[in-house]
Amino acid sequence: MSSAALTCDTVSVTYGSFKALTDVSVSFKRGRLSAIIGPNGAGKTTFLNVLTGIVLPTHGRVLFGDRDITRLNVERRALIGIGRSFQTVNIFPEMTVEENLRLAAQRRLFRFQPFFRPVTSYTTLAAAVAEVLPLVRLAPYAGVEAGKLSHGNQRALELGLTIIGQPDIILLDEPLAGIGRDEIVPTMELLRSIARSRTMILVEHNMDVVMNLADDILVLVGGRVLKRGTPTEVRSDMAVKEAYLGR
Ligand SMILES: Nc1ncnc2c1ncn2[C@@H]1O[C@H](COP(=O)(O)OP(=O)(O)OP(=O)(O)O)[C@@H](O)[C@H]1O
Repeated sequence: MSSAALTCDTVSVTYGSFKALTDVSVSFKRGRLSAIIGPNGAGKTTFLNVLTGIVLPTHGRVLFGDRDITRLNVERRALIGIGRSFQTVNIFPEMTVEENLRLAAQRRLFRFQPFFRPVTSYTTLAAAVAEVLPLVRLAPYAGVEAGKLSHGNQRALELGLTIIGQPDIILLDEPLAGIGRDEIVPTMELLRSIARSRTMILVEHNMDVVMNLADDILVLVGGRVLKRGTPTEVRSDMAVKEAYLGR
C-alpha cells in the first residue's frame, strides 16, 4: 500500500479552450494536514473538485492509495472514504445540531456503508452522534437549531457532518470563510484537533491560518504547481513571494 493517501499524476483540466490546471503532480501523505493556496483563479477549487470527483481531469490520474479513482464519481469516492465539507449546503437550519448529525450518520453509515466499507466502530446512530458531538465541541449546543448557531459553530457542525462518515481523507473548501475574528482561533484549534488522527486537505485564503495549521503547502499559480513545501519553505521561497505574496 502506498504511503500517500491521495496522489495526482500529471492532472490537467480544461474548460473549453481554457486550461484551469496543467500537469499537476502531487501526493498527499497520510495523517498530514495539507493546504492549497494561490491567488484568485489559480485553480484551487478546480483542484479540490478533481480530488472529490466533481470535476474529471481531461488528462492524468488520481490515486487513492494505490487505487486509480480517476473516473469514480463523487458518491463512490465518498463511500470509499473521501469526505468533503460543502459549507452550509448540508445543514438543515430548522433541525437541531443533534438531528443534523443523526441524519448524516443514518445516511452515511447505515444506508450505504455496510455494502462498501467493512467495519465501523459505531454500533448505533446514537453512539455515532455521541462520539462526534464533543469532537467538534458542540455538545453544549446539541439541542439548538442549526440555523441559530454562530458561523464558527456552523463550520464546526459541517465538520461534524463530514467526520461522522468516518472518512480517511477530509477535504475542506475555505473552512474559515465567513466566521468572525473572535472565532478564528477556536476554529483553527478545532481543525487541528480533528486533523491530528486524520488526513486533511484544505483550501484557505487566510494566510496566517495556513501558515499556522499546515504541515505542508501546495502553491498553485495559473493552474500550475509553483511550490510544494513546509510553511517555512513556502514563506521563504522567492518565486512564491513574487508571484503570490506580491513582494
Ligand atoms: N466551470 C467553469 N467553466 C469555465 N471556467 C471555469 C470554470 N470553473 C472555473 N473556471 C475558471 O478556471 C480558473 C480557475 O478557477 P478556480 O475556481 O479553480 O480558481 P481558485 O484558485 O479557486 O480561485 P478563487 O480563489 O477565486 O476561488 C478561473 O479562471 C475560473 O474562471
